[in-house]
Amino acid sequence: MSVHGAMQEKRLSLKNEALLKRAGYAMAGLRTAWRSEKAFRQQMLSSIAILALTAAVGPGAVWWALIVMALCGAAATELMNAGLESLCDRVHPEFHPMIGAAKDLASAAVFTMNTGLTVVLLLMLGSRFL
Ligand SMILES: Nc1ncnc2c1ncn2[C@@H]1O[C@H](COP(=O)(O)OP(=O)(O)OP(=O)(O)O)[C@@H](O)[C@H]1O
Repeated sequence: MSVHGAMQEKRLSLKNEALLKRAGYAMAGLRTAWRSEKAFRQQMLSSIAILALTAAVGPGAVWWALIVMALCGAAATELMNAGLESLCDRVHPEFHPMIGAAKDLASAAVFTMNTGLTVVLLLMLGSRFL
């Protein structure tokens, strides 16, 4: 193998290693959220219920894609909200209006994503039954 080829192979293996490491951090984040965040556990349980409802309704692939994207978006926003809350509580545990505003903004992001999810769900049900 040429030097160039060997270098490329090494770069690829380092990249894969980094990918595995990042996946490991992500799994650790999911475990932390499941253990310490009631809202995340509720989100996961309601996601399972929504997936079961979608399977029962049996919509087309596009509806499935919309539902799965909305569920992932809602879960991801909940995770970001939990991360921001724990950062705020660690860095600035005392009361401060800007900490309050930061937490309120993160809560608003969760609310917005959940509203989008509800709309997609209602439209999917409406398209099937109305
Ligand atoms: N340090 C603070 N300074 C100012 N306002 C705060 C502070 N901590 C919390 N708040 C206010 O209280 C609200 C709720 O904050 P809290 O940290 O209890 O979040 P939560 O959504 O109830 O999450 P959890 O139940 O996971 O702790 C915030 O959105 C904010 O308005």
